[in-house]
Amino acid sequence: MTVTNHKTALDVIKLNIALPNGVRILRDVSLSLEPGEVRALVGESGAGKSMIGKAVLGILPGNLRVTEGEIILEGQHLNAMTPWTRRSTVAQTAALIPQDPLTALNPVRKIGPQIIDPLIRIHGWSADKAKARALDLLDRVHIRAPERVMNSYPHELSGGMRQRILIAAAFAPSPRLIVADEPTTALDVTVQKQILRLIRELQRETGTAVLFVTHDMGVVAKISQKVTVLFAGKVMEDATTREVFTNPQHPYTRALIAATPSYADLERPFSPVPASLISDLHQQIAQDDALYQGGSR
Ligand SMILES: Nc1ncnc2c1ncn2[C@@H]1O[C@H](COP(=O)(O)OP(=O)(O)OP(=O)(O)O)[C@@H](O)[C@H]1O
Repeated sequence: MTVTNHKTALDVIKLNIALPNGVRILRDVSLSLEPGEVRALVGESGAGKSMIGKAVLGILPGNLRVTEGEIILEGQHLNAMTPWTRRSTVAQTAALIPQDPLTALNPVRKIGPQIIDPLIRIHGWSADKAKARALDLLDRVHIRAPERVMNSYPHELSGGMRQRILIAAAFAPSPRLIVADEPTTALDVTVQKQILRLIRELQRETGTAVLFVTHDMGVVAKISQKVTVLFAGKVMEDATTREVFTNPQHPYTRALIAATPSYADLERPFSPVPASLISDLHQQIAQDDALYQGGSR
């Protein structure tokens, strides 16, 4: 089949997000994601990684607003839509694997309806079809006795099981894009590896594009083909994962790599990102901000 109408899964163009006082949280962030591609968003705490995912999904905290920029999901300009159309477009096209599986699940509802109801709502499927899809996905995330798990409450399951369920729930409606927001951070190390492998497996099988938020360069190396390195809401580097590890261009990227412990090579020294570099970057950003004329809309 020839593809005549190539659409990127996601284009973020010069996105700026600010607080009510005008202070920017994201600064001219641009990135794109091809169908079936995994792009890691990496940076230290507070860099704005989660904000990008939240902006795409339309779930920004109420006090933050998009002041400039475009978000284009599968060729659809989200900013041009009414809030209702936007919500339904995002629900049909994208899904979230959240960081904390416990708070993401409703503690007083059984697992089954938490997967099934969104499928009925999003796709208008019958209850039977949605249940069959939920069971299929639970099986694909290697959950044994899926019927019993669907009848359980979240607190009856382990953290790893809950994260598998959220992965199943995210893939169940066949989204074209998944935002995975540090999905392994709340889990212990062995479970982290299994969850990462599972996301990669399902992502490859389904050809879903994934925006993968992480602070861990080790995870970047395992999961992604492209990387956006962020510092204080600004893109420092955008490259293929191979380029980032073999020939990093930005000093901050080099510092992040140097700050990552290598489990394969325990002898290799690692050092924190130097304070002098952080201070230089903050200065550059302050200069950018002083020159910035946007954000008036
Ligand atoms: N509701 C909010 N109001 C004001 N500032 C916020 C709000 N939520 C987040 N921020 C700020 O926005 C910036 C980006 O936050 P974000 O959560 O995207 O960072 P992150 O890179 O995902 O870091 P982390 O790994 O810690 O989650 C941070 O400086 C954070 O303090």
